Amino acid sequence: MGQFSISEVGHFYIAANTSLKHIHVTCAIIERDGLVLAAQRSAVMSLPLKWEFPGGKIDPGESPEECLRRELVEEMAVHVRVGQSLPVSTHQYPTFSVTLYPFLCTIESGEIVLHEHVAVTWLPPDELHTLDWAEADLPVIKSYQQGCRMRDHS
Ligand SMILES: Nc1nc2c([nH]c(=O)n2[C@@H]2O[C@H](COP(=O)(O)OP(=O)(O)OP(=O)(O)O)[C@@H](O)[C@H]2O)c(=O)[nH]1
Repeated sequence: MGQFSISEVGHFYIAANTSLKHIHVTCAIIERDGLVLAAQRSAVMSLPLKWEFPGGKIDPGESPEECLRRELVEEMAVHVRVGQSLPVSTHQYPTFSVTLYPFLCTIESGEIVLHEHVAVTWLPPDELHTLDWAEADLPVIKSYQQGCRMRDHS
C-alpha cells in the first residue's frame, strides 16, 4: 500500500468496483392483516439463510411489476397484486452490487408453497428488524417502516 499515492489507490478501488456484477432485483413487501411476509434464503443460495423479501432478477424486456408477479408464482406459487412502489435502493456486496425495486403487494390467489426459500414468517412492520436480513434490504425496511408510521398518523 505504501508505494501508492491516495489517488492511485482511489483509482484502483474504483476500477476494481466498477467491474463487479450489478443486478436489478424486484422485491415484494407482501402485507396481510397488518403483518408483512419475510422469506429466508436456503443454505445453498447466495447470502445463505439471510431473510429477504421474495422477488428476483428482472429479465430483459420485463417491467419490475411483471418480474415480481412472475417471481412470486415461481418461488411461492401465489399470484400477487402489485401496488405502490417504494424508493429504489442500491447496495454493494463484496462480490456484486444490487439495485432493489420494492413494491407493496397483496396476495390475490394461491396458498404459499416454498419452492426456493426454507421458511417464511409474518411480522408486524415494527418487528422486521429482529430478523437477520440481507444487507441490501435494511434501507428498504427503514423506508417501509417510515411509510407505515406516516400511514398510522394520517
Ligand atoms: N429476491 C430478493 N433478492 C435479494 C433481496 N435482497 C438482496 O440482497 N437480494 C439479492 O438479489 C439477488 C436476487 O436474485 P435471484 O433471487 O434471482 O437470485 P438467486 O439467489 O436465485 O440467484 P443467484 O444464485 O444468482 O444469486 C440475490 O443475490 C439476493 O441475494 C431481496 O429482498 N429479495
